[in-house]
Amino acid sequence: MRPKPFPVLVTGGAGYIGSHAVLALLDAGWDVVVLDNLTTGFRWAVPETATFVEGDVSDMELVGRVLGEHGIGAILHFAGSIIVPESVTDPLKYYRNNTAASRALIEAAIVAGVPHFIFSSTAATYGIPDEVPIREDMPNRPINPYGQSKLMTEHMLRDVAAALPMNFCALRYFNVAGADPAGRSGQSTAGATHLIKIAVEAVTGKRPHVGVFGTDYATPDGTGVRDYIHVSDLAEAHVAALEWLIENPQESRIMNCGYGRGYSVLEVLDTVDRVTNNPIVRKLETRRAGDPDLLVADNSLILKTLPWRPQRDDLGLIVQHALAWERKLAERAES
Ligand SMILES: NC(=O)c1ccc[n+]([C@@H]2O[C@H](COP(=O)([O-])OP(=O)(O)OC[C@H]3O[C@@H](n4cnc5c(N)ncnc54)[C@H](O)[C@@H]3O)[C@@H](O)[C@H]2O)c1
Ligand SMILES: O=c1ccn([C@@H]2O[C@H](COP(=O)(O)OP(=O)(O)O[C@H]3O[C@H](CO)[C@H](O)[C@H](O)[C@H]3O)[C@@H](O)[C@H]2O)c(=O)[nH]1
Repeated sequence: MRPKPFPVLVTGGAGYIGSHAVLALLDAGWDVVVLDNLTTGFRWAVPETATFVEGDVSDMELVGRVLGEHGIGAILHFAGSIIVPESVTDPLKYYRNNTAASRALIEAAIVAGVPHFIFSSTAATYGIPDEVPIREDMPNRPINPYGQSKLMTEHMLRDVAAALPMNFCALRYFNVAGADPAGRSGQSTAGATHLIKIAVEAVTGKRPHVGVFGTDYATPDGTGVRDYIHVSDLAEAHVAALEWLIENPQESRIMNCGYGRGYSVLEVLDTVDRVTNNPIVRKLETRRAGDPDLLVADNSLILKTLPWRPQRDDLGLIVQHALAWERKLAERAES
């Protein structure tokens, strides 16, 4: 393993995706400092080999101190609020914790002279696309404050990178699912809203059934279609993006992260049933507000830009790993 030029700061590293990124970075030999305020994350999700700082990304004094004391050379910014319906009812929370907090973090990074920044963006920046698969140059028309709050951060990064010595990658995640194949981390969030997490909770008996939100979408079986990406593949994409930013200091990129293939809600539930050989109870329900019919990534830009190649492009494997983690959580809750 080549020696790394500097330690990196991972904000939100005690959360679902951030904790997998921390594992991928440590596995690749990076020194990692995690900054997390533990609102939805867990202290135990941060490995002992990473440094943990409890605090808020909007606390510029704290962030400045952490960046300076550790000689941080890149920030991977996962911290944020992520619940779309909540962003509709409490938009200011999203503009505060996603947009304003990111602004503070970016300013602290500029003041400290941190040259590289990776941002967790989302397919929600596209809104309802005119066509799929979705390319990065297609229009951004977010239909909720969550997507808007993330798009505004992308715009700040674009403008900062044009004017100041920082380059960035904004990675637009499609639907993230699964868990670390070695069982070191997984999605632990209470009150999860994501389909695969809910389905595996139904398998372990935490929920009596899974609601199918709408059967009249313009998709082959009438249920919503999404592009599910394994969280460990996504984590590895961040490591590759970090190396690319260092090698290409004059360049920045906004890139989709998905496999380029969609599965309907019913196909996901069929896969869960196949993995367990024991059908979960499905309840056909009405549409959830604000859900697009079809979201599938065109991933050609990330495949062209980075040496990254997905290793776990298999819905059955994603479900298996999510389920293994869910069983671990269930055992932990019992003991
Ligand atoms: N989960 C998905 O499917 C998905 C899809 C697209 C984009 N994203 C983005 O990925 C990132 C991580 O999402 P996740 O699913 O891991 O969510 P998560 O809630 O598990 O993780 C977020 C982490 O950030 C921390 N945090 C929140 N606000 C903070 C603040 N102001 N200061 C410090 N720490 C703070 C939380 O405690 C938590 O550990 C988010 O930015 C989210 O918008 C997630
Ligand atoms: O209990 C459920 C939960 C979800 N769904 C359906 O399953 C699909 C996937 O829904 P998720 O809630 O798992 O994910 P979303 O596509 O709504 O959103 C996710 O991906 C987005 C980007 O595509 C954003 O980044 C967002 O943060 C993240 O939650 C949708 O058709 C939804 O209607 C159900 O039928 N039942």
